[in-house]
Amino acid sequence: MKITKISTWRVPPRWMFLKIETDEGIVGWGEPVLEGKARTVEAAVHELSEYLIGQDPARINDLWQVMYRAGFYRGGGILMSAIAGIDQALWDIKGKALGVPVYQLLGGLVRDKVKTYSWVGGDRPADIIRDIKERVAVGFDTFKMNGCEELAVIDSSRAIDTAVNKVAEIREAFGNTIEFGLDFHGRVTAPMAKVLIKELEPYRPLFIEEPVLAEQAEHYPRLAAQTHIPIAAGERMFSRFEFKNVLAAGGLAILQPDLSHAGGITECMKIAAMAESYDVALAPHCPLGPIALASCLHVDFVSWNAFIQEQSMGIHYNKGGEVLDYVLNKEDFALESGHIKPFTKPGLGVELNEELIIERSKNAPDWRNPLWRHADGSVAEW
Ligand SMILES: O=C(O)C(=O)C[C@@H](O)[C@H](O)CO
Ligand SMILES: [Mg+2]
Repeated sequence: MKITKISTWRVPPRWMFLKIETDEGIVGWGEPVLEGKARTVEAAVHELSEYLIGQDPARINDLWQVMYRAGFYRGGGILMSAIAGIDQALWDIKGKALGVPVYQLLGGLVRDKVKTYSWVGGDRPADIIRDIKERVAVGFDTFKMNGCEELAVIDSSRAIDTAVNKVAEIREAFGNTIEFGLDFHGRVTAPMAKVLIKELEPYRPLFIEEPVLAEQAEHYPRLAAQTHIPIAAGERMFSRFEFKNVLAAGGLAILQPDLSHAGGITECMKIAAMAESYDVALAPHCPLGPIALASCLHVDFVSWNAFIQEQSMGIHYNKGGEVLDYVLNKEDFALESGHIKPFTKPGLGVELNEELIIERSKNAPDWRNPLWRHADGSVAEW
């Protein structure tokens, strides 16, 4: 089999789909995207395509190594997102060629269903109680929300209380009938993370995500030493070579690699195994579309240490497009009490509405995250 064509379409709300065609008529789909940088990733995909056209798509490992190593410069969000989407499509082709779901090619199921969580509250945590009640009504019992709005390098006890009081309200309203992760979203500096985590301890969040920015990873062990709350991170780490450092340093209880940012299924399977060797849990990051989610789920279905999956149905980023808009086999993504069952179709298991993708790509927005500024005018981490 040979790769004959690689196409990309940027589509609402902020995603990109990739299609790899072959000379045997089998087609693979992937979702290479870095939120806010779709055009840059698209350029990277087509640079990589210069080599890929004419190659045998079955040789996923060699193609991955060529894409990663042969360009001299490597790693980072753009290149690893481009490789991720291509890798997803190559696994899709392999599964379709052999007539089995991708997880069968990865050693088969380690669980019968995957638990997911739902985002609530938006960029600035608001209406959280209402959002949680709505999603409890459809079977979710685990949620994630932003842990705070923007925080200054050193902020006031009032700012800390504002963040903590929202969490106190949730526990007041729901007790421990629900669990929730708090995403600090990189908005908190190391000194303020120490203060905020201390004040949150009594409310026992399921995890605290990105308590500091990935470039401040040396603080993870220090923060973990002061709290019993599991620390999670990974959406802004892009290869096993980054994850090895944080695993060796300790401090992270949960790794959250993004299947569309960290090199795809091939790379994230390695990251999952590394995490397990350190007794660290896996919870892949996925605020994106259906191919990204399906790729996460195939890794979750075969990774013993995978404990929960992010999915973006109803997420505040999905203005103009929802996870299943482009999916024909919507029923395969059915959530039963927040859980997803294994796909049965060959490949990634996502049947896409190509006509709609092409149509929607004609007016794809160039999504950008907002630019936040502190009261003094300085840039704030969003
Ligand atoms: O889902 C998460 O955990 C996030 O932190 C969302 C963030 O990754 C945005 O997608 C960036 O645009
Ligand atoms: Mg996050």
